[in-house]
Formats: sequence, C-alpha cells, structure tokens
Amino acid sequence: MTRLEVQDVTVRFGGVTAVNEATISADGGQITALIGPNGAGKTTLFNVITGLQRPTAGRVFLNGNDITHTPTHRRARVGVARTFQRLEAFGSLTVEENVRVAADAVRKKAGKTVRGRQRDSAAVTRELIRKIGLEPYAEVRADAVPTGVARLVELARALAIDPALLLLDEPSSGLSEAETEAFGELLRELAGQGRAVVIVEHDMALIMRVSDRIHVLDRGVVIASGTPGVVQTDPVVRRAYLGDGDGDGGRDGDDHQDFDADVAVVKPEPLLPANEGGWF
Ligand SMILES: Nc1ncnc2c1ncn2[C@@H]1O[C@H](COP(=O)(O)OP(=O)(O)OP(=O)(O)O)[C@@H](O)[C@H]1O
Repeated sequence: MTRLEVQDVTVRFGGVTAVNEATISADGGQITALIGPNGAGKTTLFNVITGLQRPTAGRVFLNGNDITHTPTHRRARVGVARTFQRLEAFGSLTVEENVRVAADAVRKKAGKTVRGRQRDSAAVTRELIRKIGLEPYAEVRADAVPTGVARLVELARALAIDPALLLLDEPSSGLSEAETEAFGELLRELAGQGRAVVIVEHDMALIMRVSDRIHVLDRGVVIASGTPGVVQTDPVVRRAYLGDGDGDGGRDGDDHQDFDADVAVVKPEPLLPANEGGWF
C-alpha cells in the first residue's frame, strides 16, 4: 500500500498560494524526492505532511488513513518523523543525550516510562549513534559539532522513533563530498528497511543518484513526477530550472548548477505531468 498520499493540497498565505492542488505519493522501501526551485513550496508541503501547517484544501493519508487533521505529536506516534532545514537539536545537550531524548519521548506513555522501554531507548540510542557514525561525537555538546555532524544528529533523532515515514529537509547541506556519498548509501539502507523516505534536497547529483521517484514542484504546482531519468530530461522541468531558452537563464543559479548531474538514465516510463497545459 502507498505509505503517504498527499491529495490536491493547497496552502494559501493571504494572497500567496504556496502550494497549489499538489498531489504526491511515497511508497515504503523507496526514496522519493521533492525538488523545485527556491520558493516552490517544498517546505510548506512538508509542514502539511507533518501537521505544522493546516492545508487550505486537500487531504493527507498515511497507510490509507486520513491524517489531515491529526496533531503533529500524534503523527509522530504513528510513525512520521522529520528533520528541518534549520538545525533543531538541543545545543546544551550532548549528541548522545539529544538522541536519547527523542528515543525516550516516543517510548513514554502518559508521562511514565515503562522499565523495559527505558532499557529499549538506551539500546536504541547506542545503536543509532553507532550506525550513523556519531560515536566520536557522542559526548560532545550538540552546539559544538560541525554543521554536517549536526545534520546527522538530526537524522539520528528522527530515526529514534523508528519512523515508517521519514521526511528529510535539506539533509546533505554542510556535508563534504565524501560524507554526502556515504549519506546516500545510508538513505538507501534506511529505505531498504521498508521505510518511506521523502527528501527535499538541492544537491541534484545526490537526488538523481539515490531517488526511486521524483516529484517536481514549481510555484506550488507539481509539474512532473517520475524516475530520475525521466524527470531529468523532461522539457517542462528543464524550463523550470534552466529558464525558457530565450537567453534569460534560470530563476535560480544554485538549483541550476547540478541539474545536469551525470546519472545513469534508467528505463523510461511515461511521464505523469500534473499540469497538462504547461505553466510556462
Ligand atoms: N508563513 C508564511 N507566510 C507567508 N508566505 C509564506 C509562508 N511560508 C512560506 N511562504 C511563501 O510560500 C512560498 C513557498 O515557500 P516554501 O518555503 O515552502 O518554498 P521552498 O520550496 O521550501 O523554498 P526553499 O527551497 O527556498 O526552501 C514562498 O513564496 C514563501 O515566501
């Protein structure tokens, strides 16, 4: 069954339509990317999925259950975890304590920690610290680690609730090339465990390498959905990133940079354009 379904979601902020009738989905066992130029509505859509933003219209389903009006903390309990573009870890706690707090939070019921679960969360914390490669930083305060490491702390905190749906907002920013490579492997492993991993990311080389499926947002509208090979060669998508070919260039130089990242183009499948008429 489709793990996440976002159906016809619109978000308006006064006169600004940040997301416009967007429909996307994500399956367990797969990495799904949400890409688009700056201001396309990616973070707003993440906020709708996690419950931080109420949609003006549309619905969100997790495992077929309508969670559109489910509060954020309850979505976490049913397996939705997320990292943020800005770092959220508690600076005065160590890396290990940060992960432990997250592990404890989901293992507490009605304010009480069950003894067995307490041991659980210590073991879960140790395992995550090891798995994510944070052992050298376990005793270091979170505000004293490099940005790339802090992003991995965020990831470990998100994983502490053993999420069925993991949403990652710009997780590779601050990582070196080698770290990004390793991070891609880790993402594949996390998806391989059956999770649905949804990633917003500007590093197009990483996206093209690890994603099973990509949804492209532009000005709030999903303009294309498909495999990396299909999306990368789609003319509507290329216009959104690179400009309309009349010499005025793309709207965003950073997004533009990596878009032609060398990828093995996979078997073509029919493109599923969400706006048949085209937006440009
Ligand atoms: N709380 C808000 N109030 C008003 N406008 C908002 C609000 N949040 C987002 N917007 C607007 O909605 C649009 C989409 O923003 P959003 O941050 O979702 O885009 P994004 O694709 O995540 O961009 P980026 O890649 O730069 O992070 C932008 O025009 C933004 O200015």
